[in-house]
Amino acid sequence: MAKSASLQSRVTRSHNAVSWKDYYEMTKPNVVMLLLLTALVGMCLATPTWVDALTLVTGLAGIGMLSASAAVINHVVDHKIDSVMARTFNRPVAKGKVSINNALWFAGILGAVGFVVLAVFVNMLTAWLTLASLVGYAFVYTMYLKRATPQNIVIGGLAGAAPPLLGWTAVTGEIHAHALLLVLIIFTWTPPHFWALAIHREKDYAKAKVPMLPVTHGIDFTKTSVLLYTVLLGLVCLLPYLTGMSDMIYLVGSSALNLGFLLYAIKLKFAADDQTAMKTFRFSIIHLMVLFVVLLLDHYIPVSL
Ligand code: HEM
Ligand SMILES: CC(C)=CCC/C(C)=C/CC/C(C)=C/COP(=O)(O)OP(=O)(O)O
Repeated sequence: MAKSASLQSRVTRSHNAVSWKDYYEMTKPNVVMLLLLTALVGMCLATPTWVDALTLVTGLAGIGMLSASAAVINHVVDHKIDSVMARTFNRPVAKGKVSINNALWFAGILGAVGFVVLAVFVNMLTAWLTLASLVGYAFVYTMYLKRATPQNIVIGGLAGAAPPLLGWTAVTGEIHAHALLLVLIIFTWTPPHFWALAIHREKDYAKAKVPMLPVTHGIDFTKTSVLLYTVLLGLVCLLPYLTGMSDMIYLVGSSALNLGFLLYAIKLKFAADDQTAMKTFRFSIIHLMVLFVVLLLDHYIPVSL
């Protein structure tokens, strides 16, 4: 009896034991990787020459650490909401595997080191703008907007859209209209990216009482919003070509990607099955990733008509 109780307690302990993987998970590594790709493209497009290696490495490290810190704070602030939703109940803070205190220490260290790296090796403009993005996501969006309005992700999306600008300022020390165009692309991409997922997870959000668009305005209205934002995204994505910032490789690549996104959005609105919303969400990630790779190819391979 005693033996089985001790075995049981060992099993429970090993089940609850915290590991580095929990800390890694709290940083939302896949999201941060894509954010860093967009920051890298911002760096490369800022200069006709190669980006200085020290700026590249320390810039990406600093932006990555502050983004990761913002993600960890999001896990802390949202731990009650997360514990109610099927998609997130297993997260380290929601599950109680990582204490709020330890998560805050982790976020604080990541944030402080990231800020100092940017301030010392990059420039103060980039350090402050990146810190502002952290505040925008971790505090303005997560603490306030997420709980306050179905436009939460539209406004909050500005923080996640900032990295190309952060990459640009890391290299030049200045805010340039071309960098703001890249921000505008991600800003317009965010609503169809997120609302496609929110349609699939509407019941989760309703259960957690989070006023996401499908909960407050219904799934049909959200599908229309996805479609309209996808059309808007197609138009916004023409701007880099029309302003002379990018050339033919970009025009062809981005048009193909936006056509793909539009087809998903049309199917979602008019002929959806159970899987369409999640497929649209997954496509949105591929779309943004390939779009930024295409911007990079276009920058380094001169092809004009
Ligand atoms: C306010 C803005 C945004 C919201 C509300 C949002 C929402 C979400 C949500 C809820 C997920 C979770 C899916 C899951 O756990 O299965 C997700 C996944 C993801 N998001 Fe976003 N997102 C936003 C902005 C961004 C931005 C700016 C990027 C990158 C540039 C991005 C990249 C990704 C990636 C790569 C994933 C997949 C993560 C994985 O598979 O682990 N998101 N997004
Ligand atoms: C410094 C800087 C660039 C900061 C931006 C950081 C960042 C991680 C932005 C990504 C946005 C995102 C994943 C939102 C989802 O949050 P959610 O709470 O709605 O989703 P969840 O339910 O999956 O947590």
